[in-house]
Amino acid sequence: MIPVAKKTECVKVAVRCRPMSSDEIRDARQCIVTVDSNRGEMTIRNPKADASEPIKVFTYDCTYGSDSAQEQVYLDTGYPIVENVIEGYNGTIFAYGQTGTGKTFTMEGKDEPSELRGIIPRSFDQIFYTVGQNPSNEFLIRASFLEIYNEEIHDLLSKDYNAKLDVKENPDTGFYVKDLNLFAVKSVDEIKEVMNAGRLNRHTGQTAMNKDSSRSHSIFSVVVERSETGKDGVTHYRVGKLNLVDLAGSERQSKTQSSGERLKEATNINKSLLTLGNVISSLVDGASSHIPYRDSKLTKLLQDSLGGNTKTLMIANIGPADWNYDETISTLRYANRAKNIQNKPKINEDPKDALLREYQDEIAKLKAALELHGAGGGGQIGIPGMQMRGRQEVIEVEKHVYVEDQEKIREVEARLEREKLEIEQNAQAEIQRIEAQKNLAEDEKTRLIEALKQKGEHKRKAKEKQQRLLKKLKEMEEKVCVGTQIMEQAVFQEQELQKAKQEVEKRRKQEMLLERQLKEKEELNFQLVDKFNSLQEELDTKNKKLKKLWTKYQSTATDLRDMKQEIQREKEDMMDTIRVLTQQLKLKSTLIENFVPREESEKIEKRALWDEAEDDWVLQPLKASSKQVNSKRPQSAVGLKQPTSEYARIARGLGDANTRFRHENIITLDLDLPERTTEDYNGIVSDKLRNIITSILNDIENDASFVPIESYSFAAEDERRSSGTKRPGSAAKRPGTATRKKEGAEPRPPSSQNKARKG
Ligand SMILES: Nc1ncnc2c1ncn2[C@@H]1O[C@H](COP(=O)(O)OP(=O)(O)OP(=O)(O)O)[C@@H](O)[C@H]1O
Repeated sequence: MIPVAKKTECVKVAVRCRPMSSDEIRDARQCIVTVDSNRGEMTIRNPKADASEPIKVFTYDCTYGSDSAQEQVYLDTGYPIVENVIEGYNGTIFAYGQTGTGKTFTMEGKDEPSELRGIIPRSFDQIFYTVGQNPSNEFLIRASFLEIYNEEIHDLLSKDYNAKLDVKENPDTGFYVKDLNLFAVKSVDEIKEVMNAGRLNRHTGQTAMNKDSSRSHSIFSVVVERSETGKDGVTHYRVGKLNLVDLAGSERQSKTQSSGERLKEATNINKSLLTLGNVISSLVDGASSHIPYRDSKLTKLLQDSLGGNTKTLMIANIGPADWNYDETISTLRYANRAKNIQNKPKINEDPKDALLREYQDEIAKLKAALELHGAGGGGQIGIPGMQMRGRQEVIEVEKHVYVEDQEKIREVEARLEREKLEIEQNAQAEIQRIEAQKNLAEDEKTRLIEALKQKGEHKRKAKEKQQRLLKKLKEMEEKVCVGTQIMEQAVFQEQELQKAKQEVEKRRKQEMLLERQLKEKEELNFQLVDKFNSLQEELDTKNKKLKKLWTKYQSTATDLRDMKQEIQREKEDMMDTIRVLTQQLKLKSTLIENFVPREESEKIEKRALWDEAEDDWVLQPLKASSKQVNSKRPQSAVGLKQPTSEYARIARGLGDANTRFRHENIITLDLDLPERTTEDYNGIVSDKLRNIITSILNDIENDASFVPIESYSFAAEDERRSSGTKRPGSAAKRPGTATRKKEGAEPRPPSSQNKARKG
């Protein structure tokens, strides 16, 4: 029976101080942090305070100084969590701290030399080592890698890693990232490849504090599914999830000298870390029932790790130099608060959605299909040692035959290929034999050959189907790990060594605990002895106590002052953030006010609705108004362009030219033709042409439909030509055009035309 923990446990907190950087050494910075790893203490001195101010001491589960080894850090922090994850617990390790203090160094470390490898690669060794140690179990191990950059989630393992992923909520399992890739891995090398591929996609950039600063929060997750058959013969499944979180650095905008894109990143980083701080404070206060997980994507994804069903470890990274005092003390307080978060971890046993179970079912189905197909398709090709019985039995048999399965699959593959070839050769030989038979009629031969070909085709298809099933079976089995497959001697020895080291470490911790208990007992003894001493001694003791209380009072007073200063700094940072956001808002507002019509932006505002789940504004679909749907164009009056009243029609019939009786809004005006631009003809005109023109002009004069023109005589023209004066020429209007009316328009007296023009 697997034990299920029901009790609560606190988030474990480790603090690590990095060595002085080369810049800090060059600038002759003071070291203000001292570490006592045996006692789990961190001591910090305020470089600006006077000598009377007591130094501050913080106690954590583990503390590490500048000379701490990566291996030691892993044995204390990562090892127990990974052990629990393989047992079916959820586990989270997250690194928090000011930018440039060693979060990435602690989580990922350096590839070379191998002693510098961080928690993430060391956890891979441990996971696959444990798989190797349990040959009777089956495991399915999958990995994912994401980053939260500027409040957007990106899958670092996706081909399209620029795509933004959504956080969704499942009522049973909490928040999760939709469409995140999870890769099945079978060895340390494979999972390393996955990590390195994702690392290349991470957002990093240079700031004044760190030349290779992580500008995003990253979460590398490993899901370990494990199946084990109990003594009762029933297979049990356990699923543990390990989250390895490298947070972006907390930073003050003034110190990092960030601007532009860096400033925007910093604003988003600070916003999500502030929300993380608020979540921690709310969990620790216990006063408020509302925990603001929803305020950022980071806290949504860490919900289960903070106050949920997870074994969590926080590593707070700090720097030792005096110029970082404010940030260091802030991190130490942050870590101190996190110590009090209560989680309720429990083993995830037999979850409904265990993928390993689905894989095993699929494998069993494929084997059964192969068995069935092998019997029907000519020849026994099933996997030996496996028969179809109940589901549990099938899986049990699989476990025994698994290792040989891969070899047997290869054997069967080769056999299938051979048989396919034989079928083709036999069919060919048979065809030749039939063709050679002289006593058979030609059509009988054709019939026999056709039947033979069909039979051969049928057999070939059956073999191909078997090959396909085998291929799929091979693929499925390749995803499931069984211990003996990956047991490598070198890894084994290293892990054995680590186990021994961990034993030593455990003993060291026990010694520490005993030392603490001894100290407490000594204090108690001291108090007891005190009781029986003389009055003078009692006075001395009281004096001592008073002194202690006085020191405590002083320390509390400085704490209070520090906290006030810290709140003030946070306020200033928030003001900085508000300033940046206000600037962005102003820019957007200016753009909208000047380039988007007011009624359009109002319409969009009315349709906009805040979607809690999407964490974004959404536009509601447009509703068609009833007015729009029902409105109809009025029918035109028959024969007219628009309806006309009876009265107007009569008035117009009686010749009333008033514009209000017109059925269309077109004013009748004289044609305003362009002025003449051609040159007058000054050459000699023949008598014949002159006669023709004169007769046309006479015709026009006699036509009643034309208004009489001003007199035009060739005689006058001749006279003008002979005197050498120029005709008014281009300014003169062409005969007749001035009074020509628009075709179809009613004739009107000039006075009414003028009125219309004015109207
Ligand atoms: N314990 C340590 N021992 C030796 N070098 C360290 C240690 N911690 C950090 N460093 C060095 O300090 C530098 C900054 O470390 P790192 O990039 O890990 O910081 P970070 O906290 O992840 O920064 P950011 O938040 O900007 O990403 C690196 O060059 C790293 O090698």
